[in-house]
Amino acid sequence: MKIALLGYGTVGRGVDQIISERVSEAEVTRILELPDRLTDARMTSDYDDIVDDSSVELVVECMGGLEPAHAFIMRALAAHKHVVTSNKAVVAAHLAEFISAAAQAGVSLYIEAAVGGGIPWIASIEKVRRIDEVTSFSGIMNGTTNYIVDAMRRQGAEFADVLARAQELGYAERDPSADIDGIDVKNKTIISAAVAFGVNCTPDLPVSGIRNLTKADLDLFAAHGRTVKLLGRGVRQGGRYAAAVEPVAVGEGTLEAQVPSNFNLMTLDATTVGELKFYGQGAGSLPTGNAIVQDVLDCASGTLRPTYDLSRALAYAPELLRSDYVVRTSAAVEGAEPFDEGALLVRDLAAADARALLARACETDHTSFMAALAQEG
Ligand SMILES: NC(=O)C1=CN([C@@H]2O[C@H](COP(=O)(O)OP(=O)(O)OC[C@H]3O[C@@H](n4cnc5c(N)ncnc54)[C@H](OP(=O)(O)O)[C@@H]3O)[C@@H](O)[C@H]2O)C=CC1
Ligand SMILES: N[C@@H](CC=O)C(=O)O
Repeated sequence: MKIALLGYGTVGRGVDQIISERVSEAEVTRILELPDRLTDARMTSDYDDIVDDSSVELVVECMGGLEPAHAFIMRALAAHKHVVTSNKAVVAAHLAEFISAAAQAGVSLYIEAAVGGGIPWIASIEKVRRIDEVTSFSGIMNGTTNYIVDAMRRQGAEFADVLARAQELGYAERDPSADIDGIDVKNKTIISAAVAFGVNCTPDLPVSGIRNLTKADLDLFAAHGRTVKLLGRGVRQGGRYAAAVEPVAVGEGTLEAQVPSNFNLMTLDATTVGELKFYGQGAGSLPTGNAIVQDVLDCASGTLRPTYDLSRALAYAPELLRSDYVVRTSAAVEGAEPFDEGALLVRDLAAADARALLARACETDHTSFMAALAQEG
């Protein structure tokens, strides 16, 4: 199968390397690159050269961003080319539109690499759903923030220094605020909820990140036998669902607390299989390249065609996700009780209400930080 790569950065190079070194079923024959970097005979800066090339059966989009990625994917599908993408921002924003365009053109869309880097998460959810209903999912879905928290906790490193290292290693997004403010996890949570619950997931999730997390916060939680992880979560009950992204203070004894470096750990619960956990590198050139090449091979062999049916009319019910929260702030917080030096406890809040509470606290103290307390046991 002849394929074209759109974008030759961290992920695109990983895909090219894996295919050239390990895969005989596919060949990268075209690469979309910017005009000042046409260093390889396969490269062009004119997308028409790719979309009009009838020998190209599959387009791998790994440029990132919303436009022109969205337009290029739609054109590839309309030209009856299969599409594989690692771009969670464009998938979260346009999944329903892509699914419909792919069905109309009789081709397939593959999005494994958009969530969890090298971890086969999306394909596993699809497989689970052949038999079960997925009732909830939760996970460390961002390699950059896990890398940052892990280094701050284990090596006493400073936030800004570790973020710079995560950028050098190719884990971070072009604008790393997408990582540290939870936007990247929001996109991955929207995609996971869509595939797991069969719903066109709302973009209006409560989202908070780890921008204000300090070493002192980690020490405070460590004194209570916990550490902080940025989690994406989703739950479905009957005809309702909810999803949220927030820092969660997990028990030191949990698997989540032990996840090192750029690794991710995602968990789902389903009707007959029960709890399943998926662990691996959530970011980086070769792990993400691997997930893309797996999609390419599934497409080339014709064995695995994703269905991604988002037709369920579930109601978004944010009150389904409730926790106790710890807030470190100098602002006054209504209904709070003392937790520890400089930190307050607010009991039984819906995630959306907790996000609003944090926004109010930040108006007085812009360094405020809040984490949900994971239930013990
Ligand atoms: N890095 C990772 O670990 C992972 C990344 N992803 C996702 O994969 C996608 C790619 O990420 P990554 O490889 O890290 O990003 P990079 O920035 O390293 O690579 C993207 C490349 O595409 C180029 N590009 C952008 N627009 C165009 C265009 N119009 N025509 C040609 N080339 C273009 C960029 O050039 P320039 O830089 O000069 O603009 C850059 O070289 C993103 O959506 C990201 O979220 C998903 C999982 C993991
Ligand atoms: N920036 C992302 C890249 C992979 O999706 C991350 O750190 O997880």
